[in-house]
Amino acid sequence: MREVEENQPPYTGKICCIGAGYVGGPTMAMVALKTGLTVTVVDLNKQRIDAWNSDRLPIYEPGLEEVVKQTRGKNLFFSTDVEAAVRDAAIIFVSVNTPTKEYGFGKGRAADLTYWEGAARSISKATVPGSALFQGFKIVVEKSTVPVSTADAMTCVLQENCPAGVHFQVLSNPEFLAEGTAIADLTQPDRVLIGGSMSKEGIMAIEALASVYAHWVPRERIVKSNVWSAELSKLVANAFLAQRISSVNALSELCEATGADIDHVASAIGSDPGIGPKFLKCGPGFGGSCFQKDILNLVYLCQSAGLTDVAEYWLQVIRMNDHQKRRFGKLIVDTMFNTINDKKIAVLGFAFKADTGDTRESPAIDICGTMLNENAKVTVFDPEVTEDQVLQFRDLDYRRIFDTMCKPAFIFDGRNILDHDQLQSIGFRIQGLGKPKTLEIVSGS
Ligand SMILES: NC(=O)c1ccc[n+]([C@@H]2O[C@H](COP(=O)([O-])OP(=O)(O)OC[C@H]3O[C@@H](n4cnc5c(N)ncnc54)[C@H](O)[C@@H]3O)[C@@H](O)[C@H]2O)c1
Ligand SMILES: O=c1ccn([C@@H]2O[C@H](COP(=O)(O)OP(=O)(O)O[C@H]3O[C@H](CO)[C@@H](O)[C@H](O)[C@H]3O)[C@@H](O)[C@H]2O)c(=O)[nH]1
Repeated sequence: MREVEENQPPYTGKICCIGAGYVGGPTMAMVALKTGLTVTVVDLNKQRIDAWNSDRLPIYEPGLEEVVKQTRGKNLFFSTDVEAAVRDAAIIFVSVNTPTKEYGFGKGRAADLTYWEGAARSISKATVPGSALFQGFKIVVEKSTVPVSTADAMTCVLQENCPAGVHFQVLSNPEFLAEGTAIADLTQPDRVLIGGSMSKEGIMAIEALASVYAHWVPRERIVKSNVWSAELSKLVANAFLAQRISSVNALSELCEATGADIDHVASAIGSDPGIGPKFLKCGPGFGGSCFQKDILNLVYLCQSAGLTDVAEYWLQVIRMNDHQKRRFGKLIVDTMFNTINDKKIAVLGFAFKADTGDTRESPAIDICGTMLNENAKVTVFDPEVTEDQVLQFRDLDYRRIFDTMCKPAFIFDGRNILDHDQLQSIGFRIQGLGKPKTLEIVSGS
């Protein structure tokens, strides 16, 4: 590897990315900005491509608009012409969606690889004699989160459908950005993981991709491994993060039962360097398009390998998350005297987390569902997409809100972000998660 590392010139050709979503769009905008290479992002969804080419981008991410404005039309292009972009690029990222399968074998657990295979077949179709190559082969980069050994399957589809003499190297380069902080995460990634074959060609491909990232990522943060380790690491990273949230959420219920305060407990344990402070914020359950899907994928992999106990262990992370979403809904009903029938309830925030307009798997969906089932009148507000609309719920005029509300006036702070003492002094009954119960405070005072 060292020899190739030292002697191979950096990659200077064009780059294509299939899939212009939450990952493909921001990631490629950053590659274009930092490398100056020509990058084309393609998608079958014309509406999405039109939006990328407009003043109103299809996704909201702080800082994204600035990066796109600096590069679009210069060396960053968005197009529906998949074939042309694939033909002209020797490095092709695949960043299509890999949702949980909703039919057949593995229904509800396995990853649905329909879109991924569609992308592989588009690449084969567009790879005609004369297509751009690097050192005699095309490099296909798995950006999507996929089950272990998907790269092998992709190599098979590509190799068996291409003109004789054309070769492919498939790399796994999972993306670790989080929504809402994508631009910051891409600017200074904790690590860039590249997995590939350990053959000479595989190592050359790994080095070519590493040379793209090396334009702005320190070399020591570019981590290389075999392809299966890279694929598995992505699933495991998400499973670990989600496991911490389920652990803290489980303890929030114990705090409510014992009078302890979950924020104090999280802060105390997070000071231990072996634990660390991140991903210890209790809440109404984790949401987003990744955590649940990727853990289910991991569970399915374990089950397929006959590892029932290992599968059960990870499944519990999701069970606890479902429990937290359910119990927050029940807490609301119980606290408001066991009925919310016909009561007007305002929900502040509907996206799965702050600074994003993405509502995929948002816990707000389940919680609003519970309230609607109980016949409450639910009004939802979310600042969503544009930056100038982003409002901090902390700074609302709560005194004015209190004056207009029917009494007793309740607030359920699923994120523990409000100043509970101040709101109580206004007269609110406020219930956070992992905090002493409001009704107990009232009866005890
Ligand atoms: N969203 C995140 O924060 C995040 C972070 C890390 C990894 N991931 C992973 O990255 C992948 C993409 O996630 P996303 O959130 O960007 O998905 P997304 O749904 O926002 O975007 C995927 C895009 O791919 C397009 N597409 C599907 N099949 C295609 C084909 N054959 N040809 C051309 N375009 C095609 C779709 O039209 C869609 O616009 C997933 O595997 C996901 O697990 C997501
Ligand atoms: O302490 C915490 C941290 C997060 N959350 C919730 O967990 C969910 C996921 O949050 P976050 O991880 O910040 O956002 P994602 O965009 O889903 O990012 C995750 O999923 C991505 C897709 O795979 C990975 O790339 C990222 O590393 C991983 O953090 C959200 O509902 C958060 O509110 C908590 O409840 N408590």
